[in-house]
Amino acid sequence: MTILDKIIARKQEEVAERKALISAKELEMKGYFAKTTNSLKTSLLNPSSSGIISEFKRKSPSKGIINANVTPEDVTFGYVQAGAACLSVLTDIDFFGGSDDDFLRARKANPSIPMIRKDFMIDEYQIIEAKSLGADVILLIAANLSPQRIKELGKLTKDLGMETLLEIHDEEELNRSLCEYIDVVGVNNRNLKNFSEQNVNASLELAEKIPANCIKISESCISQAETIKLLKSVGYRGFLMGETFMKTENPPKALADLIAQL
Ligand SMILES: O=P(O)(O)OC[C@@H](O)[C@@H](O)c1c[nH]c2ccccc12
Repeated sequence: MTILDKIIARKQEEVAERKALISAKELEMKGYFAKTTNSLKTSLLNPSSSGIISEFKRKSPSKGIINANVTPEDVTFGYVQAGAACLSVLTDIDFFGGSDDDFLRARKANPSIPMIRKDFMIDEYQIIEAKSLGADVILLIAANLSPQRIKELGKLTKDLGMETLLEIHDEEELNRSLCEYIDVVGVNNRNLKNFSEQNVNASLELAEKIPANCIKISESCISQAETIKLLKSVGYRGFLMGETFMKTENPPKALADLIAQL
C-alpha cells in the first residue's frame, strides 16, 4: 500500500463522516458559497506576477512537523504583502495537519487573492464544501482519479465558478487526464506514491509534452531562485512552494527574500 493509497482510504471515511454531519444542500446556504471567485489563470498571466503560489503547510507525511509556531492569518497575509501570486492552504487533517479552519482564517485575512483548497478530492461533496469555504481553485490529482472522475469533478468545479488545477507526475497521467475542464496543469516534482523526489526533473522532462496552450506550474521541491529562472525558461508560469518558506521562523520574509533574487 502506498502513502497515497492510505491517504485516499482515510479520505473516503472522512468524507462519509462529514456528509453525515452536514448535507451538501446545507453547505450551499453557508459561508462563502455565494462569493465570486478570484482567478488563478488571470493572476498567472499578469506579466508582473511573481508566479509564486505560497503554501500554508504545518506538516507532511515525509517531513513530519514543519512549523508549529505560526498562524494561518499571519503567514498568508504576510505572503500576500511579500508578493505571492496565489495562496494554497492544506485542509487535510490526518496527514498534513491542516483544517477547514486554517483555510477560513486565511480566506478572511485575504479576500481578493486566488486560493487553492489543497486536499485530496474524491467526491462532489468536497467541491461544494470548498466553495462554501471560499476557495477559488480545486486541485484534482491524476494519480488517484480516473479520467471519468476528473471530468465529473472538473465540470462541477467549473459550474460553481471555480478553476481546476490538474496535478500530474508523468506523461501517462497527463495524456489520460487532460480534458476540457482543466484550467492549469501542475507537474508535481514529488511522487505522491512514495514522497521520494527532491529535484525538479519531472517538470523539466514534461515541459514540452504539455500542450502549449495550457498554463503550467511546477509543484514541490523548489527552494532556489535559480531553479525558478530555469523553470520559467522552459515555460512554467507558476511555482507552488511550501516547505522552503514554512520551515523558517518567518515564512513571509523567506518569500520576500526569494522574490528579491528573481
Ligand atoms: O513543500 P513543497 O515541497 O514546497 O511542496 C508544496 C506543494 O507542492 C505540496 O505540498 C503538494 C503538491 N501537491 C500536493 C497534493 C497534496 C498535498 C500536498 C501537495
